[in-house]
Amino acid sequence: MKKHPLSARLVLEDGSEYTGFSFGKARSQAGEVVFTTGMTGYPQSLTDPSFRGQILVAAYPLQGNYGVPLKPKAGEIPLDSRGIPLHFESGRIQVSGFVVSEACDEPSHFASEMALPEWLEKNNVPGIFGIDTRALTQRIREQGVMQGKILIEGTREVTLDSGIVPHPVEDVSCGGVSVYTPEGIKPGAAPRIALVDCGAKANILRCLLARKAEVIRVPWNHDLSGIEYDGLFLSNGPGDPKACGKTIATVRKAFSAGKPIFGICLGNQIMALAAGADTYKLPYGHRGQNQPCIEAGTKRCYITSQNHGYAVREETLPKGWEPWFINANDGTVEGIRSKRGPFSAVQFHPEGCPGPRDTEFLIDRFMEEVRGTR
Ligand SMILES: NC(=O)CC[C@H](N)C(=O)O
Repeated sequence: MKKHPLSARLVLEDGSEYTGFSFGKARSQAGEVVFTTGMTGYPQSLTDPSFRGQILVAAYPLQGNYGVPLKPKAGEIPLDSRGIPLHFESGRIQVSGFVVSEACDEPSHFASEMALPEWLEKNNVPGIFGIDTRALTQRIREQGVMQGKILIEGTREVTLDSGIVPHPVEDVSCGGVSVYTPEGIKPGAAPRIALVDCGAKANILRCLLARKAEVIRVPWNHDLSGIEYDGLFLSNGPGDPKACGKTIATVRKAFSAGKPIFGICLGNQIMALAAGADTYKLPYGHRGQNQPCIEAGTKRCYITSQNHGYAVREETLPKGWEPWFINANDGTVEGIRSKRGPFSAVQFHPEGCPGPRDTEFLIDRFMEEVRGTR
């Protein structure tokens, strides 16, 4: 860490303050303060578009110890030949700020090209270290998530509400339609998956392409009537699902087309809203890589990767729908499925990144469904 870091404060909406030091960009910034319990995975978490507008607190004390893998062009997120980010979940750091106990600036890992503080600085993202993030996590668990601000000594003050992003999905969704064709498959031979991008993590694309699907990626508010597809995939994304009225209307229409639909996280909430159920904001959300979910009917428990602040209200699921997974910690709905059509979704992340990929088989299952109904 720099020899003489600037002092910094994290100020929360409830008036509480935590004092630490600046790392990354020395710039004051506000946002919704949320915590993750993940011990690793900061390159993927910080670039997850679902964190747009949020200041992320790492409950686990040490961050940055394995550096940042930015080959081949250090500083910028490398892309593969199709333009999909390598090692990261989008082309930029998405969080508004990063709150840690200790930020390692001498990483040790064969793939590390840059230290975490330098990466944040180059991307204009402020961090604060020296915070008791476990005490802070307990406070958020008691008070619920709050707006907060990182204030860095000697920089311009910001107000708490300056961190609110009016429509975060609009911010992170793709700008237009693009088609990704799997390697070694003749055009037209692969099943076509329309991916509604509300802020899709890159690993969703990688997972679909690895299963030899052709992916037509469309913006969150795109009208699907001009697109021929065999299966519809609803991505993750930031903010309140009720702000995605256009996507909800698209999905409602797609139910009557009868093609398989699968959703992840925001996609699960959007599917529920399209079915007529309700969603609500959880007091402090689920963020981390160790969330246990029990599958209805099997009693099998999976350890899942999660990052969400909203959930589907179980009792509002209409006739013909049922909860598919339940969170073993707090009993909230972690997935839904239709009894009448090939429509299902999960609140957790089967694509991991970061985290366990024990449930990646759900993407295989969806592709089997698509191939079976083609
Ligand atoms: N990862 C996600 O898709 C998050 C969904 C939604 N924005 C939530 O916080 O619940």
